Amino acid sequence: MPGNSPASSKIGLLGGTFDPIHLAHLRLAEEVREALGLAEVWFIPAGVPPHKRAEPHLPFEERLRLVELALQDHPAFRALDIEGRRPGPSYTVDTLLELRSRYPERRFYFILGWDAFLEIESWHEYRRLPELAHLVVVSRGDFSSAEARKQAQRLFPNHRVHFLRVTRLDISSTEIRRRRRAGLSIRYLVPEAVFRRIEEAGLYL
Ligand SMILES: Nc1ncnc2c1ncn2[C@@H]1O[C@H](COP(=O)(O)OP(=O)(O)OP(=O)(O)O)[C@@H](O)[C@H]1O
Ligand SMILES: O=C(O)c1ccc[n+]([C@@H]2O[C@H](COP(=O)([O-])O)[C@@H](O)[C@H]2O)c1
Repeated sequence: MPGNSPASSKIGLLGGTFDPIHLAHLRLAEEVREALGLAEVWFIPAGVPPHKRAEPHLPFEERLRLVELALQDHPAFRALDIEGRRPGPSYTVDTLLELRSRYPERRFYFILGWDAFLEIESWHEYRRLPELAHLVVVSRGDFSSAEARKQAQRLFPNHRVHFLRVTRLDISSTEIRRRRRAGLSIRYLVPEAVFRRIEEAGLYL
C-alpha cells in the first residue's frame, strides 16, 4: 500500500503505459528520487493510455504485474492500480485529482520524459496539471535544456517546471517488443524478474 511515509512527504509519480516496464524507467525514477529528496515514487500504469494509437499489447493486469515484479526489491518504489480501476481513457488530470483528495497532505511530483513533455499540450486539461502537482521533466534522447525552458515558459508561465538531466539510456518499450517479435534477447533491458516472466509466459511474441 502506498502511503507508508509521513503524511507531508514528497511523492514522485511516474505514469506510463509500461508495455513493458524497463530499466530506463527505474533508473530515471531513482535519479529523480535522489535529486529531489522524494520519500517514495509511485508507478502508475495507464489503464487506457489516452494517446497511444493502438491498444496496449498486454492487458492492464499483466502490465501491472510486470511493474510489481520490477519494483519488488526497492523499499521506496510502489505500484498503483488507480488507473486500472477507472473506466475510459486514463487522463493524468483525473489521477492527480484523485490522489490529491486521497492524500491531501502529500506533495506530488509528476515525472515525465522529454518526449512526453513535448506533447503535453495535447493532454486533457493540461493547463491544470502544474496546479495539481509539480512537473518534473527528465531528459530523453536529444534533450535540449534551452528548448525545454522555452516550452515550459510558453505553456506554464506562472509555474516552475523542474528539468533534470538523467543518465541517457536509449531503451524503449517499443524496441523491447520489436526484439521479442524478432526472437532477440531482451535480457538486461528489463529487470531480471520481468525478463523471466516475459519469457515464461511467452509475452510479446
Ligand atoms: N529511456 C527513457 N529515458 C527517459 N524517459 C523515458 C525513457 N523511457 C520512457 N521514459 C518516460 O517514462 C514515461 C513512461 O514511458 P512509457 O511507458 O510510454 O515507455 P516508452 O519506452 O516511452 O514506451 P513506447 O516505446 O511504447 O512509447 C514517459 O514519460 C516517458 O517519456
Ligand atoms: O492526460 C492525458 O491526456 C495524457 C495524454 C498522454 C499521456 N498521458 C500520460 O502520460 C504518461 C506517459 O504516457 P505514455 O503514452 O508515453 O505511456 C502516462 O501516465 C499517460 O497516462 C496523459
